[in-house]
Amino acid sequence: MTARTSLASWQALSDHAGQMKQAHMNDLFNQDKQRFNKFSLQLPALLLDYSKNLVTEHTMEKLFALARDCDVSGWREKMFTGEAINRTENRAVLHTALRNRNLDPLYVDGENISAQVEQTLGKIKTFTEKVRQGHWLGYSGKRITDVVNIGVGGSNLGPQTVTEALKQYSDNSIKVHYVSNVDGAQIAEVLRPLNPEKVLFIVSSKTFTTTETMTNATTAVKWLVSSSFDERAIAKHFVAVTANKSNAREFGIAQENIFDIWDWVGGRFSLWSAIGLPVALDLGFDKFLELLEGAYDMDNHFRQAPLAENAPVILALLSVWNCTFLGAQSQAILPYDQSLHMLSAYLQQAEMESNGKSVTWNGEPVDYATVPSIWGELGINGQHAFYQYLHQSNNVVPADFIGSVESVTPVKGHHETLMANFFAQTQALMCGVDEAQVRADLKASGRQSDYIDKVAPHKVHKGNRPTNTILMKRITPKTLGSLIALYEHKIFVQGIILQICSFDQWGVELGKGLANKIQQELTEDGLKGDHDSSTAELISFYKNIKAASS
Ligand SMILES: O=P(O)(O)OC[C@H]1O[C@](O)(CO)[C@@H](O)[C@@H]1O
Repeated sequence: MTARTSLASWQALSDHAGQMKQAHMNDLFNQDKQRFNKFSLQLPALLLDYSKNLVTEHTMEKLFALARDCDVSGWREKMFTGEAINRTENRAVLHTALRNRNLDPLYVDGENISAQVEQTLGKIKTFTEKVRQGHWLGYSGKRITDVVNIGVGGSNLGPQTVTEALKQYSDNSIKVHYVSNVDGAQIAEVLRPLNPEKVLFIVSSKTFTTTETMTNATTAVKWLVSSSFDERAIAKHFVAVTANKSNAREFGIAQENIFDIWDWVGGRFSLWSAIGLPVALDLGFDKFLELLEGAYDMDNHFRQAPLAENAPVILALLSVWNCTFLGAQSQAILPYDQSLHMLSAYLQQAEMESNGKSVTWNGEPVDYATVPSIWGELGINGQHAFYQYLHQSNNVVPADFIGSVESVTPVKGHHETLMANFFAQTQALMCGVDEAQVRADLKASGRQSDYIDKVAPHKVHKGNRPTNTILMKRITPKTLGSLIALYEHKIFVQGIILQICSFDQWGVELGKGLANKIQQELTEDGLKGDHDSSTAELISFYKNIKAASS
């Protein structure tokens, strides 16, 4: 038994889960008219309604007891104050310092990192203004019209998600494009319509060693030089965001065009650093700052609110309840706002790369289910694709519904249709409809009894499917910053409860190492690695076809 499962609060929750599996939320709502008031929170940026979960006040008390037993508040303080809570890499975890707008000094290894952050923000501001005002000129003296961000994972998903979400706030003075895939089709398509004289590339890579990013960056250099016929153009068209300055310099990027990030910023939490440069270029520095301010507001809420009124803590505990104790295996993210169409992809990395692990931070195997798989899609599109499964399959998928009261792009009549569906779906998932009601409805609509007997079982919805509702007034840089930070802190608390080191990602290394070796085999004749028969045959099939067609 691991330390967590031997806690009295854990065992109490296990017993309680057995009882709650027999309960139905319809009954809980009927028994308590105050349920919404008891199980919702209103913050400046958003409303969180978690009443449509299979919980009672007892459940929440037991979950808060677990949070106390796991010392969530103590760990939270360790994170904010820069202790090396990334244990396997012996690093502090300080993405919160990137948006700490009170600018208090914070020391890591004797360095005041608040000062470093401010300095880099100042550099982002100056650079952004220079480019946006047309003072940064390309090799032929023309102003920059397009920015191409080259990066993958955390060096892509954060800024691209925000760029997409805040499109309506852009003055379009600069067009921002993203290249993440090493499939050449993507960079070829992005570059095709662009004029090399007017393009600025950002090579975003904390390590500056990621093969996919380096391959794309090298292709971008060749594309530029095939037009400039002079490698000195690189200095005018490439900037880097990295913690590995020497690699960036070696690549040809001028020292003054390198933006710092630090090892205390995890890739998937790096949006708030210079990794957010494309956002600042697109929207202007002030709006980038508003994004940071929104995240800072959520940081303050997370740090100061008691556990029982703390939105990230509550979301994390509900996830642990739904998955670890009630057995759900996946979790859907369902935004009802077109601007959030990349949110589920972003949260997939944030949560699954952080907590998709099966040993505790002491290296012992965990003997309980950890985090769910995260997936999702814009709500309306999902309704016409996979909601059938959400409503009637045997697998319960807890879902987060995320929407806004006002559309940033209002088109008469649309938003009400959108939000009517939003509210209807969480109601339907919770209430369901039983067979007696189905039969009564069919009878009332004039159906014959043989038809009713045949169809009724297919129309039953058991309901009792948990959802959280997150409702913003509208998407702004500030509310978006708060929303993303809400999930970051939720992920942190989940990791603490589940005893997982949320800030490393060893699980991506094995495949990376093998790919490097296989790449050599694919390009060198006669080179054969030591593989299982399936992999060996697949490689040889690939090479044979390639050889025959060349
Ligand atoms: O910024 P880098 O070093 O290129 O890494 C990109 C991504 O690769 C990973 O290391 C693994 O996929 C992510 O954690 C990271 O966000």
